[in-house]
Amino acid sequence: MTSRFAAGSVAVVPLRDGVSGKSRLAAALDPGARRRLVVALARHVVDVLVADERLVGVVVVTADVPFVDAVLSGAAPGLTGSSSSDRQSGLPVRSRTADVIREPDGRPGLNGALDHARERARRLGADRMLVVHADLPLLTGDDVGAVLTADADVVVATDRHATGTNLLSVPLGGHDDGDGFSFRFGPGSRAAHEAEAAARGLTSAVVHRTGSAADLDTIDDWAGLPAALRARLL
Ligand SMILES: Nc1nc2c(ncn2[C@@H]2O[C@H](COP(=O)(O)OP(=O)(O)OP(=O)(O)O)[C@@H](O)[C@H]2O)c(=O)[nH]1
Ligand SMILES: C[C@H](OP(=O)(O)O)C(=O)O
Repeated sequence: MTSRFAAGSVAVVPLRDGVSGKSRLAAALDPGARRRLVVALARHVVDVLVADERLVGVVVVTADVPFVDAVLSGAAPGLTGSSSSDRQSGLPVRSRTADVIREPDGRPGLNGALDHARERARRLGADRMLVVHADLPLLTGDDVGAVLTADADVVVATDRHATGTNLLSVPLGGHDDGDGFSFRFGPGSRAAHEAEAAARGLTSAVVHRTGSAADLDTIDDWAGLPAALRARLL
């Protein structure tokens, strides 16, 4: 088994862009509200990760770098609520400590964007990569810790249906490791990631926790959040 603590993990957050995410919520939220939601969710997830001293670094991989820069600086267009009130009160907004990189041209999709980010994670000196989706409103540092400390080479934190993958920790291997672990995000990704681990002779473990499982894809997911949290996210 690879050591999970020799050099440490770089967290990678894939964030598509500022306009096309959360399309499955279109019947409940207008485009402006969906954009504010994408911003608030991403800031929450990145805040949790940059506060986590166990991580070697945090990388956001996106098709829209200016949008993500604005998200992380608190200046995202159309953003209301906590960050604008931070600016009005003169309190410092969170400093940018995530490394924002652009995914390759040609719409490589989520798995292709993560392949690209893997190279940055290697250059940051990590020996593991922790993928964390940007739509986890209940994610805490303890959820991240549960994945980082699970006793397996490959660790999957599932969604609420136990079929998807919301966090994934994999060994990076060296440049002699070919393309490395194949990311299999998409329908049935939990089983696909377990199968990929087994095919490579790696052990795997699955983490089920409320904070890592509660992604926000559907209107039912949205309706299931506490009203006060929904109001904060918009
Ligand atoms: N960089 C990058 N991130 C992506 C891409 N597709 C999805 N993501 C991110 O991957 C995570 C999981 O995305 P999904 O829940 O599948 O999709 P979504 O964009 O949030 O929402 P839908 O529009 O409802 O599919 C989110 O953090 C997305 O922003 C992509 O093509 N490139
Ligand atoms: C990418 C996918 O996430 P979802 O689209 O279900 O949030 C998955 O679980 O692999």
